[in-house]
Amino acid sequence: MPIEDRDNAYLVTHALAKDTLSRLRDVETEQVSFRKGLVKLGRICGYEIIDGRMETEYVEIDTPLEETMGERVKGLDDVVIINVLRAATPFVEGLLKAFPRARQGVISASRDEEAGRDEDGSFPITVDYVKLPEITEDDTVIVADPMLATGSTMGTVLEHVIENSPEPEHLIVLSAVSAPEGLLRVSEEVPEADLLTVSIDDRLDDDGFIVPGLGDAGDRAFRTT
Ligand SMILES: O=P(O)(O)OC[C@H]1O[C@H](OP(=O)(O)OP(=O)(O)O)[C@H](O)[C@@H]1O
Ligand SMILES: O=c1cc[nH]c(=O)[nH]1
Ligand SMILES: [Mg+2]
Repeated sequence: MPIEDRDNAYLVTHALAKDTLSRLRDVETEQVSFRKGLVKLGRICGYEIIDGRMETEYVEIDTPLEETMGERVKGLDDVVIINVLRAATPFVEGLLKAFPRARQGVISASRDEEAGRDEDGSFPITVDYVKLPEITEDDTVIVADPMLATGSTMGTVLEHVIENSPEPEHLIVLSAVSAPEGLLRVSEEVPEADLLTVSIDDRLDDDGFIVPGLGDAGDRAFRTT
């Protein structure tokens, strides 16, 4: 479903996505359930991407009984999934259930929270590791990070993705929870990307956390503080 005023931002509206996110938000959801919930949400979002953005084609099939026509999804071999360490790891595990043959990239990018936010509301981002597969014009590239808060991390990650590759067929930024500020920042900085999210929350607090949000996704999934 397109989001008002943003022609490149869309909501994942599957009821199971909303159900799963509600469980993730609950402060009583402990580490194992939280991690499994992120895996489940990644899988559902993957199916939604296939349903909404990928074409199918008719192919001849021999069943054990006779010849018939069947429908196959096109482009499943031309998918690249980029894991933004660290909170995206379980989310990507779920996405891989929908796209088992995806080529994968990893970018370690994190907010320097001690430095605080700049005047424009962004955080300085530290990038420690970048390993991306070759990206081609035929690819559907999904950059996954469950949390899109100020958009500083995603903006930096997308610079790395775009830097050395041709424009792919689809460039999708996938998040579970987004703040309006982050969506706005990324949609302005990278208008060629489609932003897909399960929820747009109310606001950011002074520390740059999404409210109501779900807290620190990385800490909850990895049981760190
Ligand atoms: O939109 P932003 O304001 O940049 O915030 C979002 C980022 O913050 C979190 O990562 P964090 O830096 O906490 O690293 P972690 O995943 O290792 O916990 C989250 O996983 C996003 O990557
Ligand atoms: O609310 C937020 C913001 C950034 N990162 C998180 O994990 N949660
Ligand atoms: Mg974190």
